[in-house]
Amino acid sequence: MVAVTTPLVYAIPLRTRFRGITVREGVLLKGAAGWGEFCPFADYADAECVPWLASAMEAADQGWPEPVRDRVEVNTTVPVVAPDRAHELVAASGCRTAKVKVADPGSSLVDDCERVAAVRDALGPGGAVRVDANGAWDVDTAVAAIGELDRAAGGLEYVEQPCPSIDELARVRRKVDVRVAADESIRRAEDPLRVAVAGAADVAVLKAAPLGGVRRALRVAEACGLPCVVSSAVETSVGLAAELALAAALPSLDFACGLGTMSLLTTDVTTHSLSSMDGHLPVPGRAPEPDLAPAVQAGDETRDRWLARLDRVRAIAERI
Ligand SMILES: O=C(O)CCC(=O)c1ccccc1C(=O)O
Ligand SMILES: [Mg+2]
Repeated sequence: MVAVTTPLVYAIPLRTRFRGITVREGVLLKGAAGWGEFCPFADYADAECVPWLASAMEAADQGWPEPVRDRVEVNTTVPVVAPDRAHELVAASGCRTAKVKVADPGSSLVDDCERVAAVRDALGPGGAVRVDANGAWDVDTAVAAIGELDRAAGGLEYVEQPCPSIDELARVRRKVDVRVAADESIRRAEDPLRVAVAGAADVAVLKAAPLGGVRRALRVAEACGLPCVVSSAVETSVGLAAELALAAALPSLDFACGLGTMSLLTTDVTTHSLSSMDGHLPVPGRAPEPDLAPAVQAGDETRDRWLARLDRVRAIAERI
């Protein structure tokens, strides 16, 4: 169990709405090995938050397995913004790979194609453009949209989660030339195997937090046998350190990882922020000290809500 000092609850505004949220909230926990972050999204039921707690406690109590690399190439993540803004974000990121959010309710396919074309222009022909539909399309819509987006991008690296179900991913994958990546379809330890067996994806997107920590995510990577991309849950640098530890410990890493997400937040919990200037992040041995946490402390209502959630999730975790 975590040897807790008082947990720190933070609330940090996002620069642009992302995944329907405008403020990121979570709890930082300290144990013998260092700091961990517990930050499941608000729409997760308590039982689904158990792996997020396991990941935070792994960081706090144990630390992570030995890395096999000391830095990780990252992509920049482009939210649903106007094409000129997308161009600016990508040019300023220093990254050679960009992931563009598409199929958002507030954005048409024409808008998405314009955003993707602007991103290609900012990266140049040597860069890589991937898109993420967060499961918004049905099979026919996906096949048509992927064709258009692939043309607008001058070639897509992959399309992430075009449809909600594993079966639909497999059908889309048979109909398009662009690689398919599974993200939301890989949330439980047994999912990647189903994705691989169904022939539903070319790439697996892994996140340490919802998979229950770095060690469990490494076992998932091994079991699914697909090339993996590690992607953040838009944590602060404390939680990002765990995602980086996962990326650093994977035996092979063929794609840039979705860990350049500090640029989505207006600030951080630490002065030792894991934000990338040149498209790479260093692999820290442990999470940075949250020396700025007092400045981003949540108000009383948010704090009480998170401490109550933490208690409920701990109670469930102790029963299983
Ligand atoms: O993968 C990236 O580039 C950044 C992380 C990201 O997109 C993300 C972050 C939080 C929740 C969901 C997602 C997602 O991939 O859909
Ligand atoms: Mg995704």
